[in-house]
Amino acid sequence: MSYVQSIERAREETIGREGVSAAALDAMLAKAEDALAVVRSWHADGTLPLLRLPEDTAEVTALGPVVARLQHADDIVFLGTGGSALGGQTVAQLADHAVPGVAPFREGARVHFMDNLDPLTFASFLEHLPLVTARFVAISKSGGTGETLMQTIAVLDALKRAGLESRIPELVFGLSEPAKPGKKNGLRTLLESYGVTMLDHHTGVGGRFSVLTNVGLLPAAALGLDALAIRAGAKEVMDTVLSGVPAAQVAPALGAALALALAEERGKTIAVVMAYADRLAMFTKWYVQLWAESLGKQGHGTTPVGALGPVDQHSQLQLYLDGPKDKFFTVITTKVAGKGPKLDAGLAALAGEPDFAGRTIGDLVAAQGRATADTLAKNGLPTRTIHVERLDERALGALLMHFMLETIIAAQILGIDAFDQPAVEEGKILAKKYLAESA
Ligand SMILES: O=P(O)(O)OC[C@H]1O[C@](O)(CO)[C@@H](O)[C@@H]1O
Repeated sequence: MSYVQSIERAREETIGREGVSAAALDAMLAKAEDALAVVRSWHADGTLPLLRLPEDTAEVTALGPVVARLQHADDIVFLGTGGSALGGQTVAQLADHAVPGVAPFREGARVHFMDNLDPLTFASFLEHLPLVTARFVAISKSGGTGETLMQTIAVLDALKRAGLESRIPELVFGLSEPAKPGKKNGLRTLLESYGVTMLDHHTGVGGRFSVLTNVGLLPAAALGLDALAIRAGAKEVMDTVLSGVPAAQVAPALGAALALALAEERGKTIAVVMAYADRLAMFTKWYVQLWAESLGKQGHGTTPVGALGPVDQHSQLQLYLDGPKDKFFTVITTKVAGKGPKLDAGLAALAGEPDFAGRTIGDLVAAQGRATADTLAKNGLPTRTIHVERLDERALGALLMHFMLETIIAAQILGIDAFDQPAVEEGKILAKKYLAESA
């Protein structure tokens, strides 16, 4: 496996009474066993296409021609929000996208994910962007999300005003569900009227579960990543699910059982995922949407929080260690010991840190990740660790699949639908009403 999960520091026997008791975990694992059986049946009968994606390579290869057209650009602009943006951004970070200090020096096209809607940002962006050498990909499963539609309309308008209307089919791509009789899809209708190439969003895969489809893998491939390796990593996790071993040996089932047992037995209603790698910062944001939108229903759900190490030690750790004991921690580390600049002995001595001499920055980060997990546990706070030896496409694919399965299994145990988000609609409808009224 590309990662190793340990829940030892979340157990009562190890950390004391804030940890999960063996009885509570076993009881939840029995429920996870039933949930796993359902997941296996969904794989067998194809009810949940997400579970079959890791086996499929043809769909990834088919992205080739679009990727080739994107890679000629100076700027690649992804329009879309929520599940139509977070997966792409997560994988893009492996190729240094949005990595502090490094991103501006990336080779190849500049990549922009315009996922939030801010009028000042978008106006300034369109003003500065060299339109003729840019390529745009508008992504929306439903094709009806206001933010994405507004951005797309603004881009088409900017292209027309720049005298590029005839080149719109060359410069713009769309990705949305196929047209369905009787179902409105504004994005598709709009873009098809300009002859834009439309890719199909997988109809059986929801937005926040779409990172392994073209939604996540098109950006991955456009940034030169190995999209097939992402799926291969996901397959590793699916293979353990399908192997028939008990839930306690299936990492996502164990993770789901642990999270729910800690919530039920110990009131751990906040789930903090703290990753010690810049290239997992977006991963924590992707996880937040996945866990929040999938499980926050009918009074259920725990509140997901993303944190980044070591930087957030200097903002959040005080609360985590000494605040309310309402949290379950997941600390994700990667093998960084020995990596990065090696520190000069003389300079280290001058700084009053002789122990830094000859050590690398990676040595310190590795020690910090370990120390945080140990300190949380020593303070009696339930902590799961996930260690990744090598953070590459395969490992990221495995982590993505792990957390999607963990979420699906948790929803199944709770008896809720992981794949809808009915409560979000209310505000969307009201916002459209207010917009119409303000005209
Ligand atoms: O891909 P779409 O349909 O534009 O939706 C974007 C996001 O909006 C939501 O529907 C919630 O508002 C998310 O579930 C989804 O990921």
